[in-house]
Amino acid sequence: MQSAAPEDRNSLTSRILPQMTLSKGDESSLTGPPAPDSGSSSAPERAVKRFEVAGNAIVTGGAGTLGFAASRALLEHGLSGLMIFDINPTQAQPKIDELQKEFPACNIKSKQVDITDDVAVSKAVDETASLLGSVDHLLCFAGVVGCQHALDMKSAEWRRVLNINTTGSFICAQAAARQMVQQGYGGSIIFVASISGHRVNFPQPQVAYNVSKSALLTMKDCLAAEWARYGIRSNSISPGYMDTILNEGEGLEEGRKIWADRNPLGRMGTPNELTGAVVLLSSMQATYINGTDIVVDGGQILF
Ligand SMILES: NC(=O)c1ccc[n+]([C@@H]2O[C@H](COP(=O)([O-])OP(=O)(O)OC[C@H]3O[C@@H](n4cnc5c(N)ncnc54)[C@H](O)[C@@H]3O)[C@@H](O)[C@H]2O)c1
Ligand SMILES: OC[C@@H](O)C(O)[C@H](O)CO
Repeated sequence: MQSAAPEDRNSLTSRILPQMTLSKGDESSLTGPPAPDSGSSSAPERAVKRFEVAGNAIVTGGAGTLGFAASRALLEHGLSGLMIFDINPTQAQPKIDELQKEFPACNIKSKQVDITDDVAVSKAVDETASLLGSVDHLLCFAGVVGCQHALDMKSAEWRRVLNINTTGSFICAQAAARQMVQQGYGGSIIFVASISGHRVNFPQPQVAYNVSKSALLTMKDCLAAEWARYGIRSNSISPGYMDTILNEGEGLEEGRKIWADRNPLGRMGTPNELTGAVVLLSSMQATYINGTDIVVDGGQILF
């Protein structure tokens, strides 16, 4: 059987999504936020510029370790405006204030938002668009971990983890994508999955967490296929064991040693070692990267 021509696929999608259909020809303008002006710069300067990050970003969980490191990296690479959504932004307010001093030309804001509350998220995305001028990037770092044996786990714990990690990320992606569709030139969404979405953790039992993260990998695929026609790219990053507070809890001391021993590089990762993937996926170098997961784990899942 012959596969459908691209035009046929587009018209099929148009019938399925009638209210969000773009007229023919509009697709050419869906290139994401405006590219940095390369002007008359030299070839090496132009190469660096291609890794610049244009526009404004929402980073959920940006008060946490990895989300904050990612926010700083985006600012270092030219981001104009940053909005952090976190259920507890005050924990990082002094660091956020420092960022504003370091990047005075950027508009840096934070908001207390529970990503599982769809009404609050939608309102916060609208407010962000008004404050910053647009929403061009969404990075979904907000998440929680839970280590419980499956036989003992209460259904409330299962729901808590999936509600925040999976449903919360979808709620944010949907609200940001609606804004991006309205803006008309696309954008970038990055889900923060985990190697736990690819492989079962050892030694800690984490069924709810692992399921929540593997669901994000499938969500990223579905949205990459569904929203590409609006110029919205959906990708994910799967960190391995990074040295953050998330991995310092009770009972994880033994784990930390085992994880390092089982890693080809012999250690956990640092928060800044995740930022290369964040910058790449958010930059103009990634305009054809859609539906991809980048594993940043020092090779942990090879063994
Ligand atoms: N640290 C690691 O080794 C590792 C590995 C793989 C994946 N990850 C993922 O990376 C992300 C960030 O991890 P981290 O180590 O920086 O953890 P972290 O605990 O430092 O940061 C998580 C942030 O999410 C926020 N948050 C939690 N629930 C929220 C909610 N309902 N609404 C809004 N914000 C909420 C927290 O307040 C916190 O600031 C998580 O999704 C985590 O699962 C981490
Ligand atoms: O797989 C690594 C992470 O997802 C996570 O940090 C860990 O499993 C938490 O214990």
